[in-house]
Formats: sequence, structure tokens, C-alpha cells
Amino acid sequence: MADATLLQIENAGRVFGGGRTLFGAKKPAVHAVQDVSFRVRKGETLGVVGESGCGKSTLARMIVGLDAPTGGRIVFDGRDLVAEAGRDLRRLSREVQYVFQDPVASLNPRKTIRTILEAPLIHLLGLDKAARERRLGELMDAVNLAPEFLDRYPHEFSGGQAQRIGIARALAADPRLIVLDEPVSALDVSVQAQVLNILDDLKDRFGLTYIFISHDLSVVESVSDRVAVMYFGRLVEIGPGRSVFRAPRHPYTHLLLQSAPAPGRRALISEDANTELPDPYNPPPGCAFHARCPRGTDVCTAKIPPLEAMPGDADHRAACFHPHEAR
Ligand SMILES: Nc1ncnc2c1ncn2[C@@H]1O[C@H](COP(=O)(O)OP(=O)(O)OP(=O)(O)O)[C@@H](O)[C@H]1O
Repeated sequence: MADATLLQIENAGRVFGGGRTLFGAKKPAVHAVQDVSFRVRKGETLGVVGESGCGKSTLARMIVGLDAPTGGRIVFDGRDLVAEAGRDLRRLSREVQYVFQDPVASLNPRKTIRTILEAPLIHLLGLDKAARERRLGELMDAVNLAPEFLDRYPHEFSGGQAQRIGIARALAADPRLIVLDEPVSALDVSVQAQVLNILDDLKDRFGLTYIFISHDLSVVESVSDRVAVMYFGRLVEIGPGRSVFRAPRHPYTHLLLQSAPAPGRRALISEDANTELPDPYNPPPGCAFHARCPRGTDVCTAKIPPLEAMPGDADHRAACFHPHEAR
């Protein structure tokens, strides 16, 4: 079924800090991710965009089990990952893999590519020597790297090649979902297209589903079936890429797209925008965007808007009391 759910996030949250000191004083808390719910369908690419600090990486780390939610559920193919993983989050599921932003730093400099790629084949799949050799060849081929590179070390590769190895390592576990956290942001623009093409090809070839996190709007627009927009730890809009980019409903998404350069040029979310973000240790009441919002009214300072389906488009949801009209 084309529309089957692979991953369901239900009211997920992650608080850092908090609690009390030995003397009973309250420690400051940051709600990095708050009450986030969405689903990812089998075979789709869901893009996740938002400014630096909006919680994208924390959300990604929770999905792959590198971090534990402090609230809510993460259900993968009907299994509650948090409950099943118990304390040993790292052993979560080989079916959900992660590709990091910094390709070179994410590879152990003292290990050859062979050792790096063999680890999941041995520990997660339990393959024997002959099957591993075969699989190593397939993996290198899948990311367009010559097999003789297997005996080299990470520092011998360019950024783009290193990211292809990072992708091969994720693929080695034979995953169904790959969370790509800013996978091309550290690469030159000319190399980005190469890596994006490989990702696109692998998706079809291996029947993968992607969550693609980026602050580069043009990249997200080009790769995503659906797009989720985060602001200050919350999901503020989600819908088909076409409607989110052409007719955004949330005033924050509007602002993001308005401030992006003309099509064809790189559309990065401006770092300056961060200076206008609320203080995470002292969040405003109501909608966190209200101070920047041209459509805000009293209700926006009093209540947090729920994420709701937009009239006439059940697949497009926004968390706003005064959303823009469909075009
Ligand atoms: N380990 C931590 N301890 C304390 N606060 C944290 C921790 N990790 C993240 N945060 C805070 O949580 C919020 C969300 O951070 P996160 O890194 O998830 O955002 P992001 O959108 O991925 O940003 P970036 O693009 O800069 O990585 C920020 O306010 C950040 O300072």
C-alpha cells in the first residue's frame, strides 16, 4: 500500500536540564523538542526544515535512538522503539539508520573503510566472510566508489567521497528508514548534486524511506515528497512539498520562503534570523512565533495553537490561529 505508515511520532518531546540542585534551587530547562507528532509513509522522503536551534537534530537523534525522548512515543512499523529499546538505546533497530552532517568527522580516522563497513555486516547482520566480501562490493558499487578504496583510511577521501562512505555504512545495516541530518550541507555545491543523485538512486533500488533534515530550502524542495517545518521545538506546518512551498499556511513558513533568494540560487535559512528567536530558557506564552508574526492577535499570546488540518486539504496541517488561505 503506497500510503502505509512506517514511522509514527506521537507527542514526542525532549527536555535538557531541569530538576533541582542539591540545595533545592530549580535548574534551567530547555524544551528542545515539544509535543511533536507526525507520520512518515513508506517510500517517501519527508523533508524537515527550520532555523538552527529549532530542534531538528534532537528530533533526528531520538528517531535513531541516539537520544531518549522525555515524553511521547516513537513507533516504527508498529513497534514502540523507546519501550522496546529499554536502556540500551544504541542497539535500537538496524532498520533505522543515521547519516551525519560532517562526513569526515563521522568516520573513525584509525579504521579502514573495510573495517568501518564490515562492522554492521558482522554485528548487526551476522554475515560470514564470503557473504561480507560480496556485500562490501555491492555497497561500494551502490555509492559509486571503486572497491580498491576499501583499504584506505577516511582522511584519504574528499568530503563528497567520505559522505558516500557514510551513506554506504548506513546502507550496510540493510535499513528501511534513513535519517539524513544535513547530509550535503558540508559539501561544495558541485558535489552536493552528485550525493543527492546517489541518494535518489538508492531510495528506489533498496526501497528506502528518508527523513531529510536541512536548513537549505532549495535542497529540501528538490528532494522531498512532504515537508515538515519546525520552529522553536515545535512542528508548525507539515504537508505535501508542493503545497508547503507554493502556498504555505503558517506565517513562519511564509517568512522563511519570502526571505529565501530567488529560485536557482541557494536558499539557506538565514543565520541572522536566530537573533530573533525567543530565549529557550524563558519561552513566551502562547505561540512562540507571535512576537515576529504579522498576523498575531491576542489569542496567539494566550494559547498554543494546535497542529490542525487546513480546510480543503486534510494532508496539509499548520499550527496557527490565523493561517494563510490556500492559493
Ligand atoms: N545536550 C544538550 N544539552 C542542552 N541543550 C541542548 C542539548 N542539545 C540541544 N540543546 C538545545 O536544544 C535546542 C535544539 O537544538 P538542536 O541541536 O536539536 O537544534 P537544530 O535545529 O538541530 O540546530 P542546528 O541546526 O544548529 O544543529 C537548542 O536550544 C539547543 O541549545
